[in-house]
Parts: sequence; structure tokens; C-alpha cells
Amino acid sequence: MTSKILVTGGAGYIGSHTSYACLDEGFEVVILDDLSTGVAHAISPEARFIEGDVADRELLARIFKEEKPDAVLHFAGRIVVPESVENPIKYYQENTCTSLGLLHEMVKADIGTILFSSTAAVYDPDNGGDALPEDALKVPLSPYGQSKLMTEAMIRDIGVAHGLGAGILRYFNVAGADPKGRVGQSTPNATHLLKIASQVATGKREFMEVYGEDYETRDGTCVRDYIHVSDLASAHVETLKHVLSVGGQITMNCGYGRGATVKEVIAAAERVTGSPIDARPADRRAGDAPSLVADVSRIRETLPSWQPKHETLEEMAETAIAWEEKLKTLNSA
Ligand SMILES: NC(=O)c1ccc[n+]([C@@H]2O[C@H](COP(=O)([O-])OP(=O)(O)OC[C@H]3O[C@@H](n4cnc5c(N)ncnc54)[C@H](O)[C@@H]3O)[C@@H](O)[C@H]2O)c1
Ligand SMILES: O=c1ccn([C@@H]2O[C@H](COP(=O)(O)OP(=O)(O)O[C@H]3O[C@H](CO)[C@H](O)[C@H](O)[C@H]3O)[C@@H](O)[C@H]2O)c(=O)[nH]1
Repeated sequence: MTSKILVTGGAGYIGSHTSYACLDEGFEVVILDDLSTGVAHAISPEARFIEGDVADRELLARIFKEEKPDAVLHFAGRIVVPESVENPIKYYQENTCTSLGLLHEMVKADIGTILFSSTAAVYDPDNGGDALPEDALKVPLSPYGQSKLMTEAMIRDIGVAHGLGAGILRYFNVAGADPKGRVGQSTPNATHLLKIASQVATGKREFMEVYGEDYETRDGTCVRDYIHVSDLASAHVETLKHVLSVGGQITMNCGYGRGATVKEVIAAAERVTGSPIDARPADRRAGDAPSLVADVSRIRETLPSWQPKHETLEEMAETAIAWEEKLKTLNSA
């Protein structure tokens, strides 16, 4: 029998890729998005789209009654770390409180499964650079990270009390775009490294900055574990199948288990276009961890069927740059 899922934030970067991946796997997909940072062109015509706010509890109750989804994939939220420092109320309201309302409505409607987008920002930024297992020390530096960690705790407690199956996925650094060119990172003022490098590579920006070259890393720039968004999307599909079949709760890091420096990411983008990227040294960005790399043992053991297909920085850069080019036509249409 076909399973039906409700995807909150399905018009956003990761939610749209995951919606396509779920549709490709035969799931029925209903998307709830208020288009605050998402875009209509990211929504597959095969999905049912409801424009609305996840904080609207009456709307949620109606959707659950009418659509009876088997699971909710909860991507919707605010994601800008410095903004969360300036405006923590917004982040606790729109990430933590909205998620609590969603969980409450799920329990009331007896919806038994949730996947939740968490983040590597929950871990200790001064972690020494070793790969981080899921039980590593949590020291979220920003209200953004804290709002996610609090939501994780709510899901665990509510899950135990009400028998909710849950997959909590802690994404490391998500990059790239759909290799079929259907979707990509479309937020115009996104701040992610490869998005910025792709904007320079496609002539939308003249130059970019490298935030800090004096870290204790192999070339002085920060190290991150970049994961291609399509591999992350397929990790959701496999997690969904796993939780729908065995129930229970699982928290898993999503990355490849190896780090790349800022300069290595920029160099990959340069190899793709064959042209230099004007990347200028700049001061450290406040709150940046020197290194965040995932220990991926748990996801590998739990989901042996998850086979990443786009692990190279070149593939991430190639698909990101191709999407940036495509956006020129989409945005001028
Ligand atoms: N992008 C990353 O590198 C990254 C890393 C770790 C975790 N995450 C998490 O993954 C999730 C998705 O991130 P993304 O990069 O796709 O962001 P995004 O901004 O592209 O997507 C978020 C989507 O949610 C929608 N939305 C926001 N608030 C809403 C609300 N109240 N009601 C309905 N829709 C709402 C937006 O319109 C948008 O379509 C977020 O929860 C984020 O915290 C992202
Ligand atoms: O123009 C830029 C943009 C980024 N960077 C550097 O590139 C690295 C990656 O930065 P991103 O902004 O792409 O990503 P972050 O690691 O800061 O954060 C991302 O991953 C986190 C988890 O690790 C959170 O989930 C967060 O939501 C998400 O934006 C950092 O060292 C940053 O200083 C630059 O040097 N120049």
C-alpha cells in the first residue's frame, strides 16, 4: 500500500529535494509551506501543495483529518544562525514552539511517525576536530542550535509517552543540487559556502570572502563535512522506511564522515568551471567552529540500504553551479 507523507517546508532547499526523492520512491506527498523562504517552483507538480503556516493548529488538525498521513517530515523552520543570536524569540517561537504545536496535533490525530531536521550546530564547537558520534557533547552556541536541541528533546519525550516513531537527523553541511536539475538552493540571500562560491562562479557576485585563515586546520580554514543534498534526501527515504517498519526512535548524523576545508570547497568549484574564484581573506566569522565532522557509523549500520551516490566535492560544486545558472532563467521568467 502507498504511504502518504506530509512534508512541512517542502518548498525549501532540503524539503524539496526530499519530496522529489519520496515521490520517486512511490510515496504520496502533501506539502505544507508558507513560502516565507521557499519558492513555488521547487514544488513538484506531483505533490499536493497547501500554502499555510505550520503554527496554524486548526489548519494542521484539518490536514491530518482529511489527508491522514502516515508520517510527517518536518523541515519548516528558521535557519540563519546569526539572526538567531539577534532575535532568539523568533527562533524559539518558530522552531521550538511551532514544533511543539505540530507534535501536539500529531498526537491528537494519532499520526505515528515524524522525521525531524536537526543539525550539527547542536555539538560542541570546540570539539577538537575528531569525528562526532551522536552522543558527543552538545553545546549549541546559538539559539538556532539550542532551538533544535530542545525540539529533539520534545520529540523524544513525547515519542516515549505517546508511542511516536521518530527519526531525528542531524545534518552536517548540505550542498549541491538535484543532478536532474529539477531543484536546488533557491533562497537568494542564502549564506552557505558553496552557494556563495557558485554565485561567484556564475558571475552573480564579483568576489567572496574566506572567513578566517588562521584556524588550526590543514590549510588554516574551517573544516566541515559536506553532504550532497540528494544523498541527504535518500537518507530521509531510507530513514522513513526504517521507522515506518520498525518504529521506535533513532537519532543519526548525516554526513560522509570526512571533512573538507573552505579552500578545498572553493578549489573544487574552480575545477568545475576552469576559472579562478576571487576569494579574499577576511576575519573569522563569529561563532564558527574550527571543525565539524560526523561519525557516520550509526547511519551506516542502521540503514545499510543507504548508498550515497554524489560524494565528491566536484559533484556538489557541479550541480550547485548548474542550478545557479538555471536560476538565472527561472528568476527572469
Ligand atoms: N541547509 C542546511 O545546511 C541545514 C543544515 C542543518 C539543518 N537544516 C535544517 O533543515 C531544515 C530545512 O532547511 P533548508 O536549508 O531547506 O531551509 P529553507 O529555508 O530552504 O526551507 C525551509 C522551508 O520551510 C518553510 N517554512 C518556514 N517556516 C514555516 C512555517 N511556519 N510554516 C510553513 N512553512 C514554513 C519555508 O518557506 C521554506 O520553504 C531546517 O529545519 C533547517 O534548520 C538545514
Ligand atoms: O562566504 C562564505 C561562507 C562561508 N564560509 C565558511 O564556510 C564554512 C561553512 O559555512 P556555511 O555558512 O556554509 O555553513 P555553517 O557550517 O556555518 O552552517 C551550516 O551548517 C550548520 C551545521 O554544521 C548549521 O546546520 C547551519 O544551519 C548551516 O548553515 C564556515 O567555516 C564559514 O566561515 C566562508 O568562508 N565564506
